[in-house]
Amino acid sequence: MILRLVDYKKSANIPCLLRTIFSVGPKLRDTDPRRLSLFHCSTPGLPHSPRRNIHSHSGPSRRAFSSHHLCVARSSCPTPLLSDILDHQRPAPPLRWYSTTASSFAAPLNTEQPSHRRTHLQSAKMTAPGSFRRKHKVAVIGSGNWGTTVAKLVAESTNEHPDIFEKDVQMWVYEEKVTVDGETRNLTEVINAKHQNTKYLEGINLPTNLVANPSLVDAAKDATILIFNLPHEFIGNICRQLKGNILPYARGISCIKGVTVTDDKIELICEFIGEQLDIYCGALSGANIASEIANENWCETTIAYNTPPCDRHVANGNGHANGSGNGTYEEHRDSRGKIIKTKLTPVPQNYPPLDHDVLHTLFSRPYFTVSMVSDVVGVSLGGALKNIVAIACGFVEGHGWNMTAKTAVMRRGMLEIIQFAREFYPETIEPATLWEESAGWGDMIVSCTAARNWRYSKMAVERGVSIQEIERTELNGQKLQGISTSREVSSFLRARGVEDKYPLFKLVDGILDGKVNVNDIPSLFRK
Ligand SMILES: NC(=O)c1ccc[n+]([C@@H]2O[C@H](COP(=O)([O-])OP(=O)(O)OC[C@H]3O[C@@H](n4cnc5c(N)ncnc54)[C@H](O)[C@@H]3O)[C@@H](O)[C@H]2O)c1
Ligand SMILES: O=P(O)(O)OC[C@H](O)CO
Repeated sequence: MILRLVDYKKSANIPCLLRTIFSVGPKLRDTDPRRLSLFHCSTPGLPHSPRRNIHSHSGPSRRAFSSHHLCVARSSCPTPLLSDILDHQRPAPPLRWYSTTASSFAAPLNTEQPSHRRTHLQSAKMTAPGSFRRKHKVAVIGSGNWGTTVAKLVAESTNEHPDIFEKDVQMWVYEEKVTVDGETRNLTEVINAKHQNTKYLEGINLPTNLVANPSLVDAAKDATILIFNLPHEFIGNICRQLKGNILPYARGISCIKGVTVTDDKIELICEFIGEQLDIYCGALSGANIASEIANENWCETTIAYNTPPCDRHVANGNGHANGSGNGTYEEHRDSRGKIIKTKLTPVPQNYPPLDHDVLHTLFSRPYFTVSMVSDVVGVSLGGALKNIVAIACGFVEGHGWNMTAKTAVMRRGMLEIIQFAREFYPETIEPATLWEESAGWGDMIVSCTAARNWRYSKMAVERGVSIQEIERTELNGQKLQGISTSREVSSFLRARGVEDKYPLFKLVDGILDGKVNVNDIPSLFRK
């Protein structure tokens, strides 16, 4: 018998709880104390409390354990957290979950699909990370303003968690010449010598374990966690170069805000990456302005990650079981609810399980609060489509209207984002993500009041030039994702004959084309 105890908050009452457990139920007396693991789950927004294994507990006599597992969650464990644990550690029969209500273990917990939104904290695991033989190697693909910022924060984390991650983080840099102190040099050499990305994140000191690499294939080599962070228009080319050159069991996180439109088909960037590289890839998005986070000003973000069934370790890290734990392979489903074409290669069991817990640890910093969810559509579309709305807000403000006009545009924009998600991803979209998460309204607000797409479209109207012209002359190589996203989304909607259902998106495209005028914006709101 393997007993898994999920405890909410570090409790002084643990010995008492254990006594209770061991005194109740004949099954529990079979528990081998060596197999007993205790997991603490922390409250939302707070750092994780440490996990502890209670191998030394002097419990009942040792017996050979069977393949049965018994999981116990304390009654004090709040429902969303419990839902999350249940969802991400779905027990394979005959594994059962029990709740330690005041007096008994009588009632197994409901293991049906939990509520849609899992503001995740931590999934229960059987073994402390230090007991795995391998460590995750992290590579960041992209080194612009946000790419370098995310590389900085994950390199800080890998440095702090040597039990889970290899210390060095590779950052692929699109090589270019930069002039520093009157000398022209390769950007990678400058980053590695000065530990600053002088072109895209000037003035920010980077950790010394962050290594800039001009070779894409070399940077990604042996990485188990690939973080994609570059303007979305380049991702197709990047995937072509990486295909066949990464670990088959690598997993990805896309920090890219955009969508891929090919042959009138729309794809979430993370799913496009997954499909191209035959891996699973989740998405990170939020109200995140790179320069603020690089300066360690606090903010929050959202990561959507559906741990593939084949990665759900239920064993002890010694290679005894993986996935369902019974050797069968469970298919992974995409954001349209379909079984993915690729047969995923499971992350080997000698690595710490690559799940919400590990990703939360990797991306969390004291100045960067991470909320884990499973709604990949909400997170991806929120991040991509708000850029169109941000451009509209820049136009509005550049025209001389103010905050109240921008608020009207934001509200309209959010309605179109939700409508878009419902129309094209009805199977899995959870509109609550857009209302509740940083990747939804949070990102909308910051993008329409402080970010580049808003700032430079406003400047374009004020100067009477095109936004493309401003991008060329003012951004020093940085890219505005809203222009291409507007184009791609509009062509997709046109091809399906539904562009009139999205009047704001249509209008922004028309303004970018020079066919309509900013003055036409209020007409959208007239009934
Ligand atoms: N900057 C932010 O505050 C921020 C915040 C959140 C999300 N994002 C998103 O992050 C993604 C990356 O943006 P960023 O701000 O890091 O980039 P950026 O706009 O600062 O920089 C552009 C990057 O593109 C690279 N590049 C240029 N030509 C290339 C080519 N042919 N192939 C590959 N790369 C090339 C440049 O080297 C540079 O690294 C975008 O989708 C953006 O929407 C940005
Ligand atoms: O500067 P932008 O317009 O690319 O936006 C940055 C982020 O997406 C804001 O959350």
